Amino acid sequence: MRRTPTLFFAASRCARLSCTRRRYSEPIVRITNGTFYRRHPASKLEHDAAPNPPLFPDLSLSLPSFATPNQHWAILSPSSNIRTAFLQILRGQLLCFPPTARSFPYLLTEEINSKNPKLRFPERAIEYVGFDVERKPFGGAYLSARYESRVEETDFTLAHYLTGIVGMNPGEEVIKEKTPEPDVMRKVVRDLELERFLEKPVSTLSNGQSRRARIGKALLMRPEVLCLDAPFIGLDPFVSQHISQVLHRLAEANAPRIVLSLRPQDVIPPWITHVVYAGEDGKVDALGPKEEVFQYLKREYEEIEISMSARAGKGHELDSKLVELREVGRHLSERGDFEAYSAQVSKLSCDGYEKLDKTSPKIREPIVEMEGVRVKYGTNSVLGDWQQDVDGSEKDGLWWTVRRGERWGIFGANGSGKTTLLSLVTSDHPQTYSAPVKIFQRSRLPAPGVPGITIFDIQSRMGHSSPEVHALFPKNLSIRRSLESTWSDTPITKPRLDAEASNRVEACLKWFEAELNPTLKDGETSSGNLAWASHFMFGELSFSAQRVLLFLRATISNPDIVILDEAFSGMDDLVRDKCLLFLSRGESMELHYTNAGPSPVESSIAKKGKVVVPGLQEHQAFLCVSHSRQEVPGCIREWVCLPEPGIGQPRFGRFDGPVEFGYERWNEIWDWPER
Ligand SMILES: Nc1ncnc2c1ncn2[C@@H]1O[C@H](COP(=O)(O)OP(=O)(O)OP(=O)(O)O)[C@@H](O)[C@H]1O
Repeated sequence: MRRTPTLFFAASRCARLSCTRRRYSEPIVRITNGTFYRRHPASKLEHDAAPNPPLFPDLSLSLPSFATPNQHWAILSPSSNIRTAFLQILRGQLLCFPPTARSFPYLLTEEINSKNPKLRFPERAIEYVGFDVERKPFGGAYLSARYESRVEETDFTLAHYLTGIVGMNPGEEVIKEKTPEPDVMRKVVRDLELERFLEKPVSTLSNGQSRRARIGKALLMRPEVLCLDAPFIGLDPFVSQHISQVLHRLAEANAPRIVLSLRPQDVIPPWITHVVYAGEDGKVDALGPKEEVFQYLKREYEEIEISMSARAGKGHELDSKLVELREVGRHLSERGDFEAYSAQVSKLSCDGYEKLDKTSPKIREPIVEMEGVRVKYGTNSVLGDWQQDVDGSEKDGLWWTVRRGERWGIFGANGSGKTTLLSLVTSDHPQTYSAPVKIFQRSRLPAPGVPGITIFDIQSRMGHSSPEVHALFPKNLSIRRSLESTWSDTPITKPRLDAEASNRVEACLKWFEAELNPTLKDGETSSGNLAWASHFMFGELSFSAQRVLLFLRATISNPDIVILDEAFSGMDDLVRDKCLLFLSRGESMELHYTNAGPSPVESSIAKKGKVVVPGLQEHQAFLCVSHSRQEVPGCIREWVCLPEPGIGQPRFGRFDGPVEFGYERWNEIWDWPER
């Protein structure tokens, strides 16, 4: 904030510098001093309407259609809303002021007209693939549907999905228009390693597989530019690297040009040449060749660190812009994008665990027991196709026990069966009836003298958030009702609330008002009135806020088992850290961003002895799936890494502290050499 005017100058100069150095034809997108809005700035605001701040004020940017050498752009921002807005702006969305500030000169050339006249329209020539809609196009009317081995005749396969021919009785013309050339189809499918899944119904694809499918579908539209919004979220490290190489090849051939949006914690692909850095306030702080933007971020980061050490020990709180720049700098320097002086090293993880955790929680009776589990669809084995060493002897299938008090991380490549494994715990998987699985020491089917356990019994004792739950969660429940649905059998049935439950709901709404209330402006504090929570619907919230709500719904009642499957993916950085701390400490601690780094401290509510929602308790077991080191809660101690089907057996391990500190623990999971 303090440096905006000069930076804008620097930013536009950056862009100009890079332009004059390169030789290229008409830009594909040109923006000259444009400012953008979601709604018309003169439109009258209702008192409960979401704020409508100017976005990227006075932005000047030119994306060349051809350049020598090639330019490959990415937007880097800690805010998912800002990243998405930027990509949308590139394809002509959002209102531009003045309207003439944005143009698409290359799309109006004869070259494009003769190639395909439809490409003259930016929204057709510039495709966008966002992953916030995640599993929606992949169907499934209810959670278990994904795990059924026989699917409806009408379920369309990946091959259908890729071509877009998904109607019941497509006419010949539709088929002709949509069928891609066989060579193009073969190449896209091979590049994205989708061959094996072509005849599978899309509803059965894993999250990583469905992401690749969405990228493939967009490529088959043969756009001039493909904007990929945070494409590496949810991809395992190996697939991320592979996809990045594929994207590089495409971008080098300008077929299509690729623009990425990246979170600060994402590995920035080495082939990206130009970066736009925009803060959460929607202002571009720097833009231009990657090295110049990194130099700028490094300078900012070091300046903050130096001024911190000068004030060391005084416990100053940082303003939000500095917190943001510091976190971004920390990610980049930690990952080796630049080397920077760092004054402080945090002693605690952001959720309050020491690097070497010496506490020894009480571990009690087993509550999940799997003794030789194997899941197959037809002849395809997706989990447990191995022999495992169990107490010194080799046994078939997955043997795994989770006890009360344990905190498990479940890792593995995309498609290795993590979600399938969890669906056996939640009992959403139809094979839970036949598999050797006991939940709360009981099987699903009755045995002589022992009744089976019902799905309602099981699910009332569990909290579960996952991309699958997100996709099926009703969008027309109010924020308050969404939280209250923790206490009902299904999200749409009436919750059974007692005073304790209502207090917990209110406490969470107050604690997370900044993240959940769409009318609260940046920096504003709560008025204490929670009417907004009954007014706004789940579907009206941003993707990140929806994830927060589902995370709270899974944890708020301190159920016997909490399952978070990629629950933090898609949350903005600072929001994720707040949720991680809440998971372990509830209302008893809050995160302060001081000169000693992010530091969890006792909250004012705890000081008054008024904590209503505590963090994870000893009676609870916790299971978590994540592909990103930053999203692994600090409490995780036990871990399992599942192999890809047909490749070996799972590896098990135990941490002596949070994964957040250093890469050694993370590398151990993936069996990578030290780096
Ligand atoms: N109903 C089904 N029929 C056939 N195959 C299925 C079905 N459901 C899942 N699969 C396959 O089982 C494998 C494991 O899927 P799962 O979703 O458990 O993987 P995952 O480890 O959670 O992957 P990701 O990290 O991508 O989310 C995948 O190859 C998936 O395509």
